[in-house]
Amino acid sequence: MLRNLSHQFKLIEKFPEPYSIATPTKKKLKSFFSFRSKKPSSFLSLFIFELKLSCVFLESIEKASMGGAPALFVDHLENGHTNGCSLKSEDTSVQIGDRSYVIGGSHEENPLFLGVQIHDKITNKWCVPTVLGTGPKPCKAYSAIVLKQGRILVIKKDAASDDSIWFLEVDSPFVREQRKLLGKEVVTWSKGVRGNAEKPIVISGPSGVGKGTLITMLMKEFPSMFGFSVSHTTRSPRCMEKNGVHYHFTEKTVMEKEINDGKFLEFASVHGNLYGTSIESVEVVTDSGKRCILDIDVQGARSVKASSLDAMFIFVCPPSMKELEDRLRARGTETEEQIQKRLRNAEAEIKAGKSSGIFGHILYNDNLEECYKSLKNLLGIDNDAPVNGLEVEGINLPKEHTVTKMEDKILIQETGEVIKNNMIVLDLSSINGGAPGRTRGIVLDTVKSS
Ligand SMILES: Nc1nc2c(ncn2[C@@H]2O[C@H](COP(=O)(O)OP(=O)(O)O)[C@@H](O)[C@H]2O)c(=O)[nH]1
Ligand SMILES: Nc1ncnc2c1ncn2[C@@H]1O[C@H](COP(=O)(O)OP(=O)(O)O)[C@@H](O)[C@H]1O
Repeated sequence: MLRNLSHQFKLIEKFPEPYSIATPTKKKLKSFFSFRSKKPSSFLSLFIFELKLSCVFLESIEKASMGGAPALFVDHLENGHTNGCSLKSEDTSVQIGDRSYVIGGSHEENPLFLGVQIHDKITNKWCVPTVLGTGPKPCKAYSAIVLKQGRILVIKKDAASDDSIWFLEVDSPFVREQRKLLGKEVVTWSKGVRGNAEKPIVISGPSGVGKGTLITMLMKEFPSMFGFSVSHTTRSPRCMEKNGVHYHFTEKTVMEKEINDGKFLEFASVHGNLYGTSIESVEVVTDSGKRCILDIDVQGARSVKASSLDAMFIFVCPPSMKELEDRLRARGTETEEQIQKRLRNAEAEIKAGKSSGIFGHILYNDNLEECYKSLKNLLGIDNDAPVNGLEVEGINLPKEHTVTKMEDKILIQETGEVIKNNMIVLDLSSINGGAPGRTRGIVLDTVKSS
């Protein structure tokens, strides 16, 4: 294998002038390939990959020396297609099918986020899509590269390490589903982070079964591992409940508007009140590197199951209806009328929970300690497990750079007055997740010339 690799390096070195200008490049490629050589790969595909890599990389050096970036610029849109849309020279544009996505400035609907505008070649119309989730803050310059599955990789220049890599989803499954639901043009942002995260956990079960108690125990024992998705609700707070901690207590009209604005991952009418999980609630937890827990009803769980959020679904059953009633009464938080309503709904919920095929796991909460132990087993944690949360790793990029794509690899070459010898390779072949939440699984190699 090593012999084969050294043969390939010779081939790369045989490139004629002007490629020979990039002497540090050869060293970088060598160290990159020798790093890669630890992983098995067929000789032919490796050879083709390396050949393409060297060509594309050298091309990027050429572009860097001309001061250009590989992304298209708005100037490239055909004349006369602006239709009154204000575009600036620093805006970046990428083409997907008949549409150009122009990225730059501030978003019309939310000036805190980077702006996105869409130009449709066929209708010659511009539109400002609704942006779902939390987007990146605007900055001076970007590179944008089209990826598979309706995603655009947006790399911010001169940005903080936890704010440099973003994915603009313009036609991902989540975007398609939200577009259908909201009946308007939507896009969504997902921040790119290194490392993987465990799936979010959806916990459902009838009122009074002990969901809240189990979740509180889990978060108390493993505070750095789990985070609670704080739902919105139109019901009144109970005496011990805090706004923003247990729920975001809200007005019906406000919540309905926010649902129409595409701010919610799911929502449902439960026991006569509106409840919903905002996209932001899930993102706040995943941004902190914790595994997100959603306490939602069966309708909400059904919506999440049908959505693009890949989650683990757990249903909690009471030992009997009598015990459920006793617990609800002992909790003392509901009026008699509300208790009766919750008990009536409980029967249908238990039936749906057991038979709908939504829930992969059913727990019986008879003895609390035993049920808690079973929950921990399901989640793959026992008392000996390490309790550290997952690190949310940002990506440090050079202030000035050029970006080149080659298959699933993004090559970021440091530029500036003195051409530096650092190259960063973002490997996107194992990315997973995406909005809502975060795009994870980015592998990063820094290649330095010796
Ligand atoms: N669909 C959905 N259901 C929720 C959400 N938040 C809470 N619920 C459910 O609403 C129901 C009532 O919750 P709550 O008023 O806190 O009463 P409790 O379950 O008796 O403590 C429960 O089944 C919760 O799981 C949400 O964001 N979406
Ligand atoms: N296994 C159990 N045995 C007895 N009481 C329980 C058990 N689990 C929870 N409880 C109690 O039942 C009541 C309802 O639990 P809670 O967690 O509020 O339910 P939920 O969130 O599902 O509505 C609480 O007073 C709680 O202390």
